[in-house]
This record gives sequence, C-alpha cells and structure tokens, in this order.
Amino acid sequence: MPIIEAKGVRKVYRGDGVATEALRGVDLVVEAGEFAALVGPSGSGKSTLLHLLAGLDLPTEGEVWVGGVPLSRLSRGERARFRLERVGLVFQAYNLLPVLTALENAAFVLELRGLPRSERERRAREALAALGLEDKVGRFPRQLSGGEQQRVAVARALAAEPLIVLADEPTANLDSQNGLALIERMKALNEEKGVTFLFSTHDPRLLEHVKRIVRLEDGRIVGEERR
Ligand SMILES: Nc1ncnc2c1ncn2[C@@H]1O[C@H](COP(=O)(O)OP(=O)(O)OP(=O)(O)O)[C@@H](O)[C@H]1O
Repeated sequence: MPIIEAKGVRKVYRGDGVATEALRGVDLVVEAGEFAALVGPSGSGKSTLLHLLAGLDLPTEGEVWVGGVPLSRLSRGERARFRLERVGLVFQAYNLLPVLTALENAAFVLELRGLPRSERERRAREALAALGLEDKVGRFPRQLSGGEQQRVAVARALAAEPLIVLADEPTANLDSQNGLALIERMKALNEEKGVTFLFSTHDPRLLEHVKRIVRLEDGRIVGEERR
C-alpha cells in the first residue's frame, strides 16, 4: 500500500477577492521507504502540496490518503492525532515553542505521545546531538540562530521516528557541515529504519542523495526522475 497518495488534487487560495490556483490537479503516489524530493520554481506549489499531504489543510478538490486513510474524512482533531502519531513535519516557520528549551522542544512530540521523561529526553538528546546541537540543549529558541532553530525543528521531527517525514527545504540556511550532517542523519533513518522522506529542496547536496525527483511547475507535476 502506498504511504501517501494524492489524486486530482487542486488547491485554490481565496483572499482579498483574488483566487490563486496553487495546485491544478496533482496525482502522486509515495511508497513506503522512499527518499524523494519535490523540486520546482518558487511559487510552483511545493509547500502547498506538503501542507495538504500532512493534513494541515484540505484540498479544494481531490483527495489525499495517508496510510490508506482519506484525510478529508477525518475531523480536524483526528488529523492532528494522525500527524502526532505518524508524520514528522519540518516547515519553514519552525514552530518552536518559545518557552521551551531546545531539549524540551525536541522532546515535545514524544511528551504528547505519553513517553516517559527519561525515554523522551534520551531520544531528544540523541537527535539534537546528531545535528550538532549537543551544547545548545538548554537554550531557548530566542537564544539560537535561525539555522540552529531549524535544526531543533528537524531534531523534533526525527526524534519522534515517524512513519514519514515531510519537510519543506530542510537544509536551507544550514552551512555545509550542518547540511551534510542532516542529510546523513536522514539517510540513515531512511535506510536503517525505513522512514519515508518527502522534502522540497533546491539543495544540490541533498538532491545528490535522493532516489526520486518529482518536478512541479505552475501547480502541476511536469516530470519525474528515478535513480
Ligand atoms: N495562504 C496563501 N494564500 C494565498 N496564496 C497562497 C498562499 N500560500 C501560497 N499561495 C500561493 O500559491 C502559490 C504556490 O505557493 P507555494 O508556497 O506552494 O509555492 P512553493 O513552490 O513552495 O514556493 P517556494 O519555493 O517559494 O517556497 C503561489 O502563487 C503562492 O503565492
């Protein structure tokens, strides 16, 4: 069974009397275990598609299934629970909680899942260390640079060891050492634990490692490449 399937997905944003058609009929299947990238020019619909696949928003038309579950048939609360249990998200607004330290932020999803403190701290520390943040665990988001906050957001997603990670430009803003460390960590999770990854990216370092590239243009899939 595909882990994600989108069929006939259209998304129209309406606001200020203007309608923007961000997706114009997208069909996409992602199988379990894939390590895949969405590429395309700015405004082509990558973030919109990732949001819909995560159930953060619903399509104007069409349907998204994740693990066989049609997202439009779930309530908002059920979609939130589904994300908590299955999906790791890394979006451009990192959504770190300002009153929590890096460690607490990275452990937050595990806390919501009810893991015991020692277990969630161990996993959060491990994920932060893998991203080069071992000496920043006690800092609050405002005491971290943009790139460091981004790494905490990635650590939070990876610490939860979800079924699938959806990430919007996960390596943007990272210097080459941290970018490579993150790529290695994602690859290891993909190869050793079978975690599925779908990310949008322009980063040639990351594109070197992906096994599939899906190209979006103007709200449509215009090409695909498998390696
Ligand atoms: N909340 C919104 N309200 C109105 N229009 C939006 C909204 N979000 C995105 N759009 C529009 O939808 C289109 C697709 O945007 P999207 O953010 O999905 O593109 P993208 O490929 O992720 O771009 P980038 O690479 O710049 O992040 C753009 O024309 C954008 O202006």
